[in-house]
Amino acid sequence: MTGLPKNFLQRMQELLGDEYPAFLDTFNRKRSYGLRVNTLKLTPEELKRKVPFHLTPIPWANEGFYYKEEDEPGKHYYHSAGLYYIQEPSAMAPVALLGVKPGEKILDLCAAPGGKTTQIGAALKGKGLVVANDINLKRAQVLAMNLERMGVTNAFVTYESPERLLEYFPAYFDRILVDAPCSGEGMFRKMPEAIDHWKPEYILNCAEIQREILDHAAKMLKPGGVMIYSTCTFAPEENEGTIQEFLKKHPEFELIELPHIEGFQPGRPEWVIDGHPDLKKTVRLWPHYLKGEGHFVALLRKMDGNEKKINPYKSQINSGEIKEFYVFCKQNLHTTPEGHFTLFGNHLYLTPPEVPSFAGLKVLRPGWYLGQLKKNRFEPAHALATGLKANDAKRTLPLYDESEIHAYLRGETLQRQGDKGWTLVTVDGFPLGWGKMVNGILKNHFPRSMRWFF
Ligand SMILES: C[S@@+](CC[C@H](N)C(=O)[O-])C[C@H]1O[C@@H](n2cnc3c(N)ncnc32)[C@H](O)[C@@H]1O
Repeated sequence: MTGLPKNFLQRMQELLGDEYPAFLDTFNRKRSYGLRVNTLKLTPEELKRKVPFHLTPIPWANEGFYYKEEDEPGKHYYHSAGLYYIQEPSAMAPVALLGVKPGEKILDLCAAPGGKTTQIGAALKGKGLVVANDINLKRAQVLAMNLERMGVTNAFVTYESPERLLEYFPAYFDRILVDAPCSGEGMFRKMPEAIDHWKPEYILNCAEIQREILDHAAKMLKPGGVMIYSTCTFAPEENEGTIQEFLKKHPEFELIELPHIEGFQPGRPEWVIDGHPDLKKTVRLWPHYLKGEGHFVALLRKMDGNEKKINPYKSQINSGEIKEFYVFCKQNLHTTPEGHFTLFGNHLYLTPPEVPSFAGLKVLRPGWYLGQLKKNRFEPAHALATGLKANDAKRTLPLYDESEIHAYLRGETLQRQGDKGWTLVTVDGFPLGWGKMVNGILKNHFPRSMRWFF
């Protein structure tokens, strides 16, 4: 691989010494590819039986598999059905180490495009709440789309600064993930364009932003709660350095030793000034020790602090206002989603009960997007389709023929006889999206933004 910055290589040589040739050699080797099974839909064993891919387990993620480049899982219709998420193998480590349990309240503070949020969503098994935030609206939109593809129904998506989020969620979360913006050195092999953005000054800028983000995150964690800090860079200033500064400022936190999983290497206290020996409890993922790109992970526990009173969110919506939704459910579903409804204009959402009052917050998705109230009718959202089970719908159209599945994913109408009305299109029992049957034709409602062009 060419074009690696000289000062980057020089610094890595100084830091790594004898290990440097092995590290450097990884840039001449092919990277590994990973996918993570969406356990909201099926088990890893079930996926393995279904797909023709060459899957081998990733040691640190129970639902993660390496695949071969030629498998191209992104071009399989199971990808559109949300059966898996294509994720760089090392990037699966932070959530695997976070220890999410169903029913908990989790914050993913720097969440877009959502690889880790969808992993959290699967671990929550539909119970509890994940607040998925990204400061960048455009990126948060991609995050929302990925959550919808994977059928995560208990996410609350915001595009706020950590400082503003703190006003709404003080000492609130059981677990927090800070997958921080960083100089991205660990991604040089996967995304060579990261090389062009890299400058030595970038490292210190990133470190400053990371410290600010962590300060606010710390205050959003409950006493007794845990927080993962992760980056995809090698720079000590953004890894051990950021954690060292954080611990100095926050004596209420301690580092928890991470498990010594195959290939994981301990953090390097000696790479920062007066590095505390506890920094060895953090983990570095190196491409010359394991099959994955460069990452850093630290697990922190908040030992004490005060609980804060939160104003619960109260839905202001009465059933009369959303009667078209109830009519839709009666006509088309065997189930009626119930709970705290939220209307943004005419867009209807089901807000997880754990969400506090959020007036004034920049919210993109206040929960599960159900659909739009139109004049005298309700139009279901794609997210409603992916969050349902096939047998929740009164009318389904199972597709078996690959060319027909592809035609549906390209947005084409299908010739079909069947009862008039909203129909859940499925493949192998998994919802793909909506169609509307009218006079022998299934009108295609698969979202334009997700359509196939091949
Ligand atoms: C490393 S990426 C996150 C990747 C993501 N966790 C995943 O697994 O798909 C870092 C993200 O942090 C966002 N970001 C940058 N500054 C931020 C801030 N101050 N607060 C919240 N998010 C921020 C960026 O927009 C970027 O999407």
